[in-house]
Amino acid sequence: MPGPSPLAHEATRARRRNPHQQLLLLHPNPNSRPQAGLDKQNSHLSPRREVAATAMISATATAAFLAAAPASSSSCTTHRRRSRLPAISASLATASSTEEPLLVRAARGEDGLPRPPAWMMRQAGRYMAEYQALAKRHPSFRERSETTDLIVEITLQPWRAFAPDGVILFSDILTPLPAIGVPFDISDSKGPVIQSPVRSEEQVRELTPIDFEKLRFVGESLKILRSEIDGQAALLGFVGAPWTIATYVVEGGMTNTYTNIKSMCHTAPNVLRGLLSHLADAISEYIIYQVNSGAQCIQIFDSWGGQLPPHVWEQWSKPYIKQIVNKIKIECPNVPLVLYINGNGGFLERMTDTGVDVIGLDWTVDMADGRRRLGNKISVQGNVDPAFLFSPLPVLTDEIHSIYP
Ligand SMILES: Cc1c2[nH]c(c1CCC(=O)O)Cc1[nH]c(c(CCC(=O)O)c1C)Cc1[nH]c(c(CCC(=O)O)c1C)Cc1[nH]c(c(C)c1CCC(=O)O)C2
Repeated sequence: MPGPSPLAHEATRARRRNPHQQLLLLHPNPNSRPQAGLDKQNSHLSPRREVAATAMISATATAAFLAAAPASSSSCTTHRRRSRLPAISASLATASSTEEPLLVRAARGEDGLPRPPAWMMRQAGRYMAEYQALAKRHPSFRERSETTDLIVEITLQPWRAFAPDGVILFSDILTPLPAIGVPFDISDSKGPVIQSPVRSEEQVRELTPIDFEKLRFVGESLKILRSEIDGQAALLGFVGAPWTIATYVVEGGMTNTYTNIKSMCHTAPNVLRGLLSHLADAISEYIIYQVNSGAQCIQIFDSWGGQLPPHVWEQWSKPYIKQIVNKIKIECPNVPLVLYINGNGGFLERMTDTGVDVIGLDWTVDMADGRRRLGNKISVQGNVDPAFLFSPLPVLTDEIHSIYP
């Protein structure tokens, strides 16, 4: 069981490799920027949000645990089906009610929004004193992320403290693995550990269809959260992309080199294809399950897609992301999908025809360059360097305004 200091050690280690506690600003299509003439402050980020962004470093707001209540979730099957629409379209704007959260509307590329919505990646967790106190009482990350009451409480902590426009489920991209027959653990020193890495045809054959009985805490938490948030923000679900999940499943945990999985592309391509297809099917079902439980927007993390040369990503990651997106656009056409790759500067143009609604930019890409390269038919999200959260508030404010001039 991880104790607080090993957890902090792991956190530091993970952050060093993967500094993703990032302020994210979901920017609607430039055509839907706030109209000129709006107060400059309000037109970009409300003062409250600027405070929130900085206050996260030392936030100590208290979170009360919330009781379960029935949720009004929108299920995939009850959505009106329609083909994929371009980011800006009259019919889409009409279909999208003003009662829907700002973030969902921005993600769909809706026109005429009052300001860009703001949320933070890795929004819940270690930087919050109240999370640390809870982690002392429940030192296992698996327990914290697989117990409905704890998931709900942790998810709501940053929302209560900062009122971001998005509330992301406290979970992990590896959480669904046991539900497809891949047990895992989170070790203090080694991060995620998969005891029996999947590298053979036989092991791929033994994978099971996703069993939602083993993921009931996810569905229950989303239902409660949707009800608690009550339309005041967007409830975000997330999944790992098949390639990124496969890096853990094949390597057995964290890696700096990706040696086993990268060599499998050439030494055992059929085994890897089988694994990625199985993951793509399971992840598609998992997204639908999250949406049916109340998630209003889904982020797909292909965090380690950027470890591949772009043309190899085209072969080993993108087709499986496309398979997921195609399925979701049929089953849940109203739910916007966000795609994020860590270090995606070399990938932007290649990401657009995955069919997602929003591309997440990290801080290594200039926002204006990113927009130019992506064109106007897709929304962008990003990209304040999390290091600014340790700067004085005016510096952070200036940085935000320089990204959203
Ligand atoms: C350390 C780690 C875990 N799981 C993973 C790691 C990184 C290992 C590596 O570098 O290879 C794998 C992982 N988990 C997640 C991603 C995608 C996001 C990213 O690129 O950072 C990745 C790559 C989603 C997530 N994983 C987590 C979130 C947080 C949800 C939120 O934003 O509130 C997300 C989106 C939470 C998580 N998940 C885990 C911990 C310890 C925590 C944090 C809890 C804490 O803060 O103490 C286990």
